[in-house]
Amino acid sequence: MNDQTIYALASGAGRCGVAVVRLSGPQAFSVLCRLSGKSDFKARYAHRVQLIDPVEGDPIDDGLALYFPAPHSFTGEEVVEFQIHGGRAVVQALLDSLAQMDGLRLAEPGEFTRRAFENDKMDLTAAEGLADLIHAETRAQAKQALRQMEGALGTLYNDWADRILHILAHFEAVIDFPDEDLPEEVEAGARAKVANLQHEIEDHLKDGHRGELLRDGVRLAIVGPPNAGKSSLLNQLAKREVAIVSDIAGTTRDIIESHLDIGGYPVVVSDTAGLRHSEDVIEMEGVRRAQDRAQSSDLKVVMFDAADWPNLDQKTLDLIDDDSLVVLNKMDQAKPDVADIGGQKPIYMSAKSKEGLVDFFKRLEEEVATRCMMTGAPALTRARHREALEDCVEALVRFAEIDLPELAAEDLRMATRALGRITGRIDVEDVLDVVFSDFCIGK
Ligand SMILES: Nc1nc2c(c(=O)[nH]1)N(C=O)[C@@H](CNc1ccc(C(=O)N[C@@H](CCC(=O)O)C(=O)O)cc1)CN2
Ligand SMILES: Nc1nc2c(ncn2[C@@H]2O[C@H](COP(=O)(O)OP(=O)(O)OP(=O)(O)O)[C@@H](O)[C@H]2O)c(=O)[nH]1
Ligand SMILES: [Mg+2]
Repeated sequence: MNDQTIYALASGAGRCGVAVVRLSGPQAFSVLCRLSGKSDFKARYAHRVQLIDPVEGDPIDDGLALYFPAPHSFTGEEVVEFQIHGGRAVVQALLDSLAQMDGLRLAEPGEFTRRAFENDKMDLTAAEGLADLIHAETRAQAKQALRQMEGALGTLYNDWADRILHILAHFEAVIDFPDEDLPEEVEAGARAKVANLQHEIEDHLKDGHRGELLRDGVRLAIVGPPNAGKSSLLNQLAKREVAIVSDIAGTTRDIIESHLDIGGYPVVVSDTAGLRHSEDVIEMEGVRRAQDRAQSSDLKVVMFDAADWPNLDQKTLDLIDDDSLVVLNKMDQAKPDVADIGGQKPIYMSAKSKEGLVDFFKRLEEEVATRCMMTGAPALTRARHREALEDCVEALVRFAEIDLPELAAEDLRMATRALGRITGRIDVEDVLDVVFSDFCIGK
């Protein structure tokens, strides 16, 4: 157990109604007694306390305090929480008093959660779920994160690891007792179980990156020739004037990003420079970036001015694929009857008169939802998990190709170790810093 006591403002920075300052470590309780002048605290109850700086004798605040004795706390250590008035000076006074005390120090980002992990209060996937919950910006993101924090992924991966360990036990027996003739069908059964497991993991990996898309946001690019109305659409989506709109072709040059909540799903939309050849090197750089962004996006709105039909820009037509919504804009001025553009049925709209916009939003929401829909099974949420699961599958594939029990057993051990890396059971020192570094202070 850690001998240092850490503290931090657990609520957000800046003036607020009530702020929470949290301490964790062996001295937490004695600090509570010193600041409040009391020592009779009932575990996990809110107590009204007059907090006084023990050195200066200055009053800090009339607040509430909670004491969580180890090991029944968030971190598993002695934990004390102060709920105080959220004025900057009040919070600062308490933090200053704490800073004065020997053996106390400010917590590093994620340190409370790291201690919870080290004291077996949660596994790594739960800690990551907690971090995601704090960063979640949409409802669906928050739900996925909460589910992960509550152990949905950890349970899945631990069960897989346990199943491999059981099969491994069989091979260890073969190795340890080579003279015993273990029945053939036992080995065949064990191998069938591994094959099943391998398929389950492969199915979990083949999820179209649903969980990752929901966690990181679906990347949407708006592309098309100059003046098609791309920036006008961005402004409609963002419900504010994010981008400059003008009737001068080549208005947008850099990529303009905006974060949207579309039906509870996170979308990062990029407005891009109109695709055309230009003598202007800066505009050409913008066009290059636009094309890059189109390539790296999960979804595209490929937009044309309806009046340009049937002479549509070839550069833009070339970008149309299965991840594209093809839009004929400015339907208030022209509405040609077109069944198919690049294999897609066009959507008519006007980013100016707003005609057709509701239907377009509906289509967009459907496309976003199918890409990151939460189904019954919990989805993979991070590249870190994906890599480890791929290592696990690799080991299981090698296992299937090998007869020698010693080598087969080693492959099974590698497979469990790969799963253990995800949950933090084994072999994790190097991943800990990565996992905990994107927390905020006080968590
Ligand atoms: N004031 C406050 N609100 C908070 C937290 C907190 O730490 N403090 N949380 C922090 O993120 C979340 C709640 N999560 C918590 C998780 C575990 C324990 C805890 O004391 N666990 C003990 C006892 C379990 C029990 O009896 O229910 C344990 O695990 O042993 C507390 C809060 C959100 N709200
Ligand atoms: N009539 C009509 N005009 C529109 C519509 N959408 C956009 N416009 C106008 O078309 C012009 C170009 O719009 P923008 O949104 O700047 O076009 P863009 O595609 O971003 O153009 P670039 O940034 O140059 O690539 C502006 O004058 C808009 O007001 C529409 O649906 N109907
Ligand atoms: Mg523009």
